[in-house]
Amino acid sequence: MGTVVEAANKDAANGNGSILNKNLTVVFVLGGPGSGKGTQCSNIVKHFGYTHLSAGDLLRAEIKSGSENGTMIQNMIKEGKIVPSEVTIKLLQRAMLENGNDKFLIDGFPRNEENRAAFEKVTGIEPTFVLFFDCPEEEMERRLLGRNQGREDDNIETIRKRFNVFLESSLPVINYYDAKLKVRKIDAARPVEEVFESVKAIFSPKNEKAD
Ligand SMILES: Nc1ncnc2c1ncn2[C@@H]1O[C@H](COP(=O)(O)OP(=O)(O)OP(=O)(O)O)[C@@H](O)[C@H]1O
Ligand SMILES: Nc1ccn([C@H]2C[C@H](O)[C@@H](COP(=O)(O)O)O2)c(=O)n1
Ligand SMILES: [Mg+2]
Repeated sequence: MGTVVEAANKDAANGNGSILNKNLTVVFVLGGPGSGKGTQCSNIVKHFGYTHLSAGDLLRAEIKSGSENGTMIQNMIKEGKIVPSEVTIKLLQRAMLENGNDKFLIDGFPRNEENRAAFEKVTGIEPTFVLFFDCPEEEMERRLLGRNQGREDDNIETIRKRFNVFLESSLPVINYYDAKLKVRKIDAARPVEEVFESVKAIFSPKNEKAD
């Protein structure tokens, strides 16, 4: 594997395009495992016309596609570890290019400092803001154990590893953006509808679609 930048340049040279120089609005959606990122992103899409890209969903789709990286990704997800940025950024870039929208919710990314720095270097994109769903571990654990979507990482052993990775690697990224006044923190321990009321207040009401 080369560097992330080499991979992006190779893609562009192969005619796979680049998201460099496109005028995109990007909101990073962060929070611990089970904090409700995916649930709230679905609501935001319906009301505000964003495209939702979940890094975890893209990685799971890559496993299913039979890609050469599939086994490596599967093993890392089972261990709650973060997949190398080169792989995840390539998937995100491809999805953004294929989609054609100019407003993206990027859910579960950047998950560590390597993700953050590499994405900025490859795409030149700084998020407009960062939505942070703040939720206590006991509540997140309860939600994950009750999710029932057949995810291989929704077992107590992997959940504990994911919590540790969140504290050690993902929180520093949130702190990085907080220092730049980009973090919009939401109390995610409340019922879905109440959380969404707070989310709505953050996204400009004038952009809301009529029902
Ligand atoms: N505010 C809420 N109150 C109660 N349950 C919730 C709430 N938000 C989401 N859930 C439920 O909790 C589970 C996890 O939610 P979701 O998949 O949105 O979390 P996530 O942050 O995307 O998790 P992951 O990082 O593992 O992908 C789901 O079963 C969802 O229905
Ligand atoms: N930037 C990312 C995002 C996700 N992953 C891997 C590791 C996570 O535990 C798993 C599931 O993600 P989720 O659906 O909970 O957001 O996917 C990663 O390596 N890098
Ligand atoms: Mg999710």
